[in-house]
Amino acid sequence: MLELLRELKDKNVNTVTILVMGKGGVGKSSTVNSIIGERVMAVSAFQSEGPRPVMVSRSKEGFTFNIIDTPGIVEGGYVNDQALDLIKKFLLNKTIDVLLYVDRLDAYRVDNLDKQVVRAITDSFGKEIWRRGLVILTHAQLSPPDGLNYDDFFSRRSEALLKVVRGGARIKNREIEDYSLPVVLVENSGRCNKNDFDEKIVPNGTAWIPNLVKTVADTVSNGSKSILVDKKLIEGPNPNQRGKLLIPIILAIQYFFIIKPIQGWIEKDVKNERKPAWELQDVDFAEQE
Ligand SMILES: Nc1nc2c(ncn2[C@@H]2O[C@H](COP(=O)(O)OP(=O)(O)OP(=O)(O)O)[C@@H](O)[C@H]2O)c(=O)[nH]1
Repeated sequence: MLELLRELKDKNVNTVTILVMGKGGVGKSSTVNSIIGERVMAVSAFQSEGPRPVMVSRSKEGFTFNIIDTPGIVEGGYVNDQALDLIKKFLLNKTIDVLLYVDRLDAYRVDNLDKQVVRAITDSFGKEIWRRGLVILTHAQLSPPDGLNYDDFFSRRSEALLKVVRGGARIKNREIEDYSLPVVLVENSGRCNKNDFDEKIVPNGTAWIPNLVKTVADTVSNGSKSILVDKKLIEGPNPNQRGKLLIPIILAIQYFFIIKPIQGWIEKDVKNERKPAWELQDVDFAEQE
């Protein structure tokens, strides 16, 4: 934290609020504890009980650092809207400077659920939050499978996850540069290797806390705006509803330009149909009777 203070003081920033989000059990609370350097959050291998957000604040020399830990927003394979609402209410009138989107490095697949989580964050706080977003990969101290080297494994996992994040956040290819989304490795375990300066290092040799701090500081000063969570933002129109007005117009176009002409062709076809001989005979018999 002191390092963050020094980095940001140089950039004339005196408050930083970090929001930590992600699926359950990926290491959000552990990462908060590592950053603060104290065990401020309860950590459990099983799903945490009191599913509410918690903000920890520290102030020093006129600089305030806030970090908000949130419960995992996935339950039974779906995004839990209640948990999300609770988070939104908690964040009302707060300003988010940085979003840490947390997942694990040692996961070998991304799926639709990951996309749903990112989409839920995007729909709640707006796409712009991803300009202030960092992807955190915990459990970084691992031996990659299938004879892959560490850097290859890391880049494959990050690329797969970034693809999902960009999809869930609706970041278009031409916008990729505006949403840099740095990926930072984190190892919260007490067994994490250390360097000669007693700093925890990840297998590629990087001291991860200073690296995370630097990335947070760079993100705060990347020219994008912090996100003020006001009523308008969380109660405003859901971007998913945006196309709703177009629905009647599309239906009308379908009716007049597709259904109507098809009906016309069918009627014409029926009129011009050549009847088989036996059917004509039936008609003759009927007339004779
Ligand atoms: N080896 C290792 N274990 C970790 C790491 N981060 C978290 N864990 C462990 O993973 C489990 C879940 O960690 P939490 O920090 O509680 O995860 P969370 O995302 O806050 O969980 P919820 O609050 O339930 O959503 C705990 O047993 C942690 O000790 C890590 O980087 N490495």
